[in-house]
Amino acid sequence: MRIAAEDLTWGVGGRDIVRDLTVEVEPGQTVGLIGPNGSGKSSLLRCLAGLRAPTSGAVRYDGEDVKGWDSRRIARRLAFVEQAAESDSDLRVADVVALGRTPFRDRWRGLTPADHAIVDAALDHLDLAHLRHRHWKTLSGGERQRAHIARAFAQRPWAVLLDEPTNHLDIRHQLELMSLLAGTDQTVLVALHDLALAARYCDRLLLLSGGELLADGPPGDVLTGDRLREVYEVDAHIGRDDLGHLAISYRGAPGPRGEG
Ligand SMILES: Nc1ncnc2c1ncn2[C@@H]1O[C@H](COP(=O)(O)OP(=O)(O)OP(=O)(O)O)[C@@H](O)[C@H]1O
Repeated sequence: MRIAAEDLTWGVGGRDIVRDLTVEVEPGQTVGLIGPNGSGKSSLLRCLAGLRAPTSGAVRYDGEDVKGWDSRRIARRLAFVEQAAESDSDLRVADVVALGRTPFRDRWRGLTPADHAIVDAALDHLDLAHLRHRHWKTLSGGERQRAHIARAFAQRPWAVLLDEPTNHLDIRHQLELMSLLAGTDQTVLVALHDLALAARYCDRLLLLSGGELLADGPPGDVLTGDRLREVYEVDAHIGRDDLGHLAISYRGAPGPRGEG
């Protein structure tokens, strides 16, 4: 599914948080959304997921303006994994993942055998099969994060948006998740702080700064030392490791604000 933002502006209290942003994510692409804290990544994802109505401009799925679509209609097309999506339910892991089937279910009917197969596959993909009977409250932070991602995969969406999905994951699960996202034929837009991970697994990067799209292109073009200095205020050296992946070494940052 193609996701587009067209002259999108969203703001609160008279302040634009995302400004005049036009971008298209092509079907099947894996696109990384990067930018410093407060640059508008989550706000943009929330607009694209239909959780925020743009102040002006439009969000389109395959060319259709999603204005006025209800959450069920959106969830049949697109899954959204929010940052720190908490839940104090006492559901078991498999039940949480099965919530991904809700947009497709008759309210009073249980899961079909096909639903069960989809849930099992999502549990397997996120390395959760051994935890399927565990109560949600007993899970670690990373296990919860993987369960939320599995729920999104159980939606079998045409597109998936993820907000910092690796922040609680150990390195193996980070690599596995990114490789899963890069390998899927769904459209993926993923906000990431780890630039090396973004460079390695994404076809394309969108760099936000102050709510505006500052750069859009292949990772090697977007991530330059000058740009990282300008946007993140860090001194970075960009090279290649022995496998040919972009390698970033940070030489330092200015001291805490207000010092020096
Ligand atoms: N509902 C809101 N009310 C007021 N300000 C908001 C609201 N939502 C977001 N903001 C502000 O908008 C800016 C962008 O926030 P957003 O969460 O989109 O940034 P982000 O790039 O995802 O940041 P991070 O990397 O820290 O997660 C921040 O300054 C934030 O404080």
